[in-house]
Order: sequence, then structure tokens, then C-alpha cells
Amino acid sequence: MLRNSASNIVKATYTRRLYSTYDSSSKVLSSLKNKDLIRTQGYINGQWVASSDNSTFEVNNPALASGAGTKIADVSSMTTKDYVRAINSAQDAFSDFKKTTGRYRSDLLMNLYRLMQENQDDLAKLIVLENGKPYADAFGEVAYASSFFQWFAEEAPRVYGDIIPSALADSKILVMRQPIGVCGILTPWNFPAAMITRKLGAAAATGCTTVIKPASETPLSALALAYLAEQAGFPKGSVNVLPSSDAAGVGKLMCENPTIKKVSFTGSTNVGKLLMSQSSSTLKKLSMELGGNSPFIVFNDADIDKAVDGAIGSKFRSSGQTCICTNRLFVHESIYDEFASKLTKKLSETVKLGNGLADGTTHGPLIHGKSMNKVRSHIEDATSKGAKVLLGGNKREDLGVNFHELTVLGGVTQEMDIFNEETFGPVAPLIKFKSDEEVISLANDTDVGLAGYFYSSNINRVFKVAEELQVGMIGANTGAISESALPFGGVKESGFGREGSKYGIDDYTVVKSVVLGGLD
Ligand SMILES: NC(=O)c1ccc[n+]([C@@H]2O[C@H](COP(=O)([O-])OP(=O)(O)OC[C@H]3O[C@@H](n4cnc5c(N)ncnc54)[C@H](O)[C@@H]3O)[C@@H](O)[C@H]2O)c1
Ligand SMILES: O=CCCC(=O)O
Repeated sequence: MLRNSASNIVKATYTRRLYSTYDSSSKVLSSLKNKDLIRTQGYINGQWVASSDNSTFEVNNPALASGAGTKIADVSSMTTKDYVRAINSAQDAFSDFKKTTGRYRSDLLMNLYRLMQENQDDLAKLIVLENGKPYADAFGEVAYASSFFQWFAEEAPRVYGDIIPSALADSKILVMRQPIGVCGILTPWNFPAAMITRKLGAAAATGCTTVIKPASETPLSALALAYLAEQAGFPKGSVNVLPSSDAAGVGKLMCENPTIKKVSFTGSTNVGKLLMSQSSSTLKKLSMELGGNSPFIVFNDADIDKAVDGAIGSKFRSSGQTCICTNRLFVHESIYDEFASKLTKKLSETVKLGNGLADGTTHGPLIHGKSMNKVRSHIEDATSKGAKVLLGGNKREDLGVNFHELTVLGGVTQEMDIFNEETFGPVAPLIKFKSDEEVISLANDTDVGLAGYFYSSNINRVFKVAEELQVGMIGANTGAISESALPFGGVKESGFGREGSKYGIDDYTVVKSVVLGGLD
């Protein structure tokens, strides 16, 4: 589904081993080729340490969310005291790391990229265990995640300054870009590796040091990356990874701590707003990659078969649990019936729900009960207001408590919750439209603006709609936009800052100007 597919980025052999649907998590862990990747303690100042109060939390497999074999591991729950130690060690490390050359940091990042390739199969299995996505998607995520290290390895030696002519004949203005300092990184569970590498790659390329809190649902992938960073030769203190069950306490600390100069967060808009208010006391530089409500528009001149494929990829990737997943599917009234029937037919012929490590699985479970509740409430609200279930519509408790059928709803309108809120689950709501003006206005009728998609064969329409949609990223005639070269980020309440791409460097640097006088 990703343009950075495993086949064209990472050459590691796809050595999938099939598991029975109900194999315990520990059996899968014990099958990993590189057991050193399995880490359950925090990584501070180059050392693996338990939490200062010895507390731990459970990491569970969402595909087996009840019964034997569910628990994957007990992981140290690092306290705010541990975080302060990590922040101080990152500050100590920064004094040397900021002086290293871009070429040196490029080599470190390239080492890490290669190590991820070598361990791609094991890293993918860890992702399946803790996130639930199918193995092929997890394998693709490792490729996608590692591509940020490759990308930023290539950017690290190219963090250029500038020379600006002065108004004074005897002066010149020199502009340099310097690393901002210690960065706090807070990431979600839906891409346990890629949301970290997209931030860590840019930070390390510029000479920043980092303190990383992975989501408590998916700390094992993050700790495996910390181990690989150690192997890649990152100096002690330059990368610290601290799992914790105290998200609110750690978030507040990171925002209020004066040593941390930047916080980068990926997650929901509500938590983003809270972090922004907590950061006001230190005027912290922030990057916010927040929630979306992506429109997907099929115009009457679209190639319908391609639009169906694009919609399936964009809506149901990771069972609808990505921030750029389609949330509202607008279809022109003249092709609505044909599109709806082709979409439901293709889904019913190709989808197999199940454990991500089982043979043939195309879609895995939701992450937890909170997500299931949102999916159920959106379906129930929409059907109570007149929407029709065209496909799916039910839980699949026979597979596990977190499984839900891929669902298509017809006749969705603006009054329904699903139109106005991000479902973050496998429900595609179809909405009919008549004119370009109407659909652009409907698509923009939301407080958030992360991604948008549309299919049209008319080049004039392509430019017009691309200009009119209020989003940070657009897929025109494609439902797959993610790659390291893309400036990733949103507008409106989807946040600010751009990750990946050449712009990704900007958020981790500050501009310093030197007026050089007396040059006559
Ligand atoms: N824009 C993006 O790139 C992107 C990527 C993934 C997810 N998301 C958004 O995230 C949401 C789904 O994920 P979620 O429900 O787990 O989001 P969430 O905001 O609840 O959690 C995201 C992360 O923030 C942490 N967190 C929770 N409360 C916190 C607090 N008070 N202080 C600091 N950290 C805190 C969580 O532990 C987790 O690691 C969706 O809205 C989705 O669009 C956005
Ligand atoms: O969910 C957020 C990130 C999705 C992506 O990078 O493709």
C-alpha cells in the first residue's frame, strides 16, 4: 500500500514464518532470530535500566486481547525522575554531539538504516505482536521507517546556511542553522517504528539529542530501535528511550522542562492542544502531527476501478487506524451506485480478517476497546439517522475482542457523527454529491486538515481542487501518499510543522544571524 514498499526500498529477504492464529506472544518472541532486539528496560545515557521505582506495565497483543498468551512482556514504567536523568544526559551529550560534522551523523544514520534492513523480519514481527497489523504491512512499515534514516542520512551533510547582502556596504549577514538542543519526542501506537524514525532521523541529522516516550501500547519496537541505535554507534546520551505508563506526567514534564528545547508530538488533537498550553511557560518550539478527517472525492470523470483501489488502500490501511486514512468518501451522484457496488464487491472478495501473523491475513484487529467503542458508536449513530450498512457492520468476537468487520455505510449525511469526527477504524461512509462547489465546501467543513484525496481525469479540475482543499497533503489519483520525501503535516487543527522531506530539518534547527562588519 505504501509507495515506499518493502520491495523497492529494503532488500532484506521477506522471510515470513507462518504462525497458527492462536500462537502465544511468547512463542513468537522466542522465534526471533536476533533476541537482543527484545528489550524491556529503559535506555538512558547508553545504559539499560529498570525504572527507579521498579514499576512495570503490561504490553498486550491486541489480536489475542483475552486469554492465555495475550501478554507479550512486562516493560519498565520509567518515572518522571528517570526522565529528568535522561534529559540531563541528553543535555550533556548535546554539548559534543552538536559539534560533530554532518558527515559523521550521516554515517550513524546510515548504519542505523542498514541495521533496520538486516533485522526487518524480526522488527516486523514485534510490530505485529504489539500493534496487530498484518505482517506484510508491518514489514512495509519497517521499510518506511528505515527510509527516514536513509533520507536524513542524506540530508545531514546539507544543512546549509546563507549569506545575505547587507544594506551597509562594509557588512555582510551570515546565516547559520544550528541544532535546537534536546528534543522531547512523543509518539503514538499506530506506527510503532515509523513515527519515531521520522522525528529521530531529522533530530539526529541536525545534531540534536533526544528523549523519546513511545506509546505505552507499543514500547517494544521503540526499545528495539534504541538497541539498534546503540549498535549503530550513537554516542551515549544522544538517544534515550523511556517507556512509561504515565503519559500525562511525562508529557507535562517534557513541555515544562527548560532543558528540553523542542517537543514533537504525534497523536490526537486534544492531547496536542494540552501539550501546547503546557509548553507556554517555556515557549517551547513545537511540532504537532494531530488528527485528521480526510475527504476522498470521486468525480464523475474518474477511473472508477482505480478510485475503488485507492479508496480501499486509503480507508482501510491498518484497519483505518492511520491519521491520513480516508474518513469521508464523497462520490458523484451519477456514479455513486456503480462505485458502491464495485467497492463492496472488491472488499468482500479480497479481505481476510485475522491475526497479523496468520497466513492470508489482510487486516488485523483494532488496538483496544476504546477504539472499538468509537467504531460501534459511529455505526450506530449513522444507522439510527438513516445510513444503510452496505457491507460488514459487525464485531467479529469469534476472532477476538478487538476485531471488527470492514464496513461500508451508504447514504451518510452531514448530521451524522461519522461525518464530523475521525473514526480511526474500518468504516467507510459514502456521501453523494452533485457539484464541485458543493463537494469542496463539504470536504472543508471540518476543523482539521491533514490529508485529502480525489480522483479525476480532468487536469483543470485536478489543479483547482488541489488548491481549494484545506489540507496539508493531497493524493490526486492516488490513495497512497506516504514516503520519506513527502513533507508530512497538516493545517488547521491537524497541527503544524512538516516531517520527512527537506523541510523536516527546519523544525530541529534555529537560525542564527551574524552581521559581519568592517569589511571595507
Ligand atoms: N498526524 C499524525 O501523523 C498522526 C499519527 C498517528 C495518530 N494521529 C492521531 O492520533 C489519534 C489516535 O491515537 P491515540 O488515540 O492513541 O491518540 P492520543 O493522543 O491519545 O495518544 C497518542 C500518544 O500520546 C500519548 N499521550 C496521551 N495523553 C498524553 C498527555 N496528556 N501528554 C503526553 N502524551 C500523551 C499517548 O500515550 C500516546 O503515546 C488520532 O486522532 C490520529 O489522527 C495522528
Ligand atoms: O498515522 C500517521 C502516519 C501515517 C503515515 O506516515 O503514513
